[in-house]
Amino acid sequence: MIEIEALTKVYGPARAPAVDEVSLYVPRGSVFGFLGPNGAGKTTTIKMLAGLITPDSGRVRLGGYDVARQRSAAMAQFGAVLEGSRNVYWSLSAWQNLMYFGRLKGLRKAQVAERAEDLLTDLGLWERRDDKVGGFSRGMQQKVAIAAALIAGPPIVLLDEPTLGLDVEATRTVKNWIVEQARELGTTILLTTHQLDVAQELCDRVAVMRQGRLVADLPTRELLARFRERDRYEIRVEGAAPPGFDAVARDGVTTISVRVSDPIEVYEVVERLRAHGAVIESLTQVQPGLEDVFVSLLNEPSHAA
Ligand SMILES: Nc1ncnc2c1ncn2[C@@H]1O[C@H](COP(=O)(O)OP(=O)(O)OP(=O)(O)O)[C@@H](O)[C@H]1O
Repeated sequence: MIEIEALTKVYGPARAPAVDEVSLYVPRGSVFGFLGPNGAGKTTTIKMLAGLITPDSGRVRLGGYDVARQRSAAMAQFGAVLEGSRNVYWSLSAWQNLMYFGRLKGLRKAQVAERAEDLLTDLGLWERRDDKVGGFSRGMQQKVAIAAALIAGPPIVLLDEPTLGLDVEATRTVKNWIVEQARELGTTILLTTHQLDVAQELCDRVAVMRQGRLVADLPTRELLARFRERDRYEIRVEGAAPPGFDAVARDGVTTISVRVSDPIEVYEVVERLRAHGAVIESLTQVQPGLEDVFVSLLNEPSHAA
């Protein structure tokens, strides 16, 4: 579990805080998405969690250990992939990297070997284990970086843009693997991403940051539901739409877009269409995706969550 209390970081006296009184709670075994536009303060927050930057105020506890006061116990709680493949040795093979990082974390050789085999197999790298990482593709290097960070099986995993630059197949492998770690091993995962479809698919809960502050922190499902009143409906009719309806015609089918605050209004529109003699082919509710929600949140006037 990750507990963050009123965390604040100011990079310079003349600058607005990069992270401004951010508080978050991430329960054990959950996948938590940390979203926000460039410069919102996500990486700064994650680096404070990892003890790489000292906060100006506030505190962080990882697995119950205070990062400032119980540093070594807190550090033993997590593995992090913050700058991807830059954290692994390119002149070593995938296997040698994992052995090195496993030994560094204090594991016995046999323990590291067992865990390395599992990780490399899960991430689809077992066949290439003896090849130098420098000759790997970017996606493969990212996977080795993830495996190296997690070799000791830490209860908390911090991932900055885990699927950035990965192809479809590698993205799927990493996504499945993230969910598996959380569901099967109870690992707590905090990740940042700009890929909102990845966040929507993976995360139990998401927080959205803007200009150093949290503008939302909710279960993903609730965040989507909260914006449901902005749902649109699409009514498809045969032929042309009667006058006065907001419609787009393509290939002989006309789609009428309706925005309502109460679903009952949709049926009133349907009745009006029928009264005009329109033949209705389908009626669909257009659900907002995380991307729509994200854009709405960032366009709302500034306020604390
Ligand atoms: N080392 C630093 N020195 C000074 N300012 C910094 C430093 N690192 C980040 N900042 C500033 O802090 C703010 C937050 O940056 P941060 O990297 O945390 O954002 P981010 O949400 O991770 O962005 P991105 O999505 O682009 O990675 C920005 O205004 C950035 O310019």
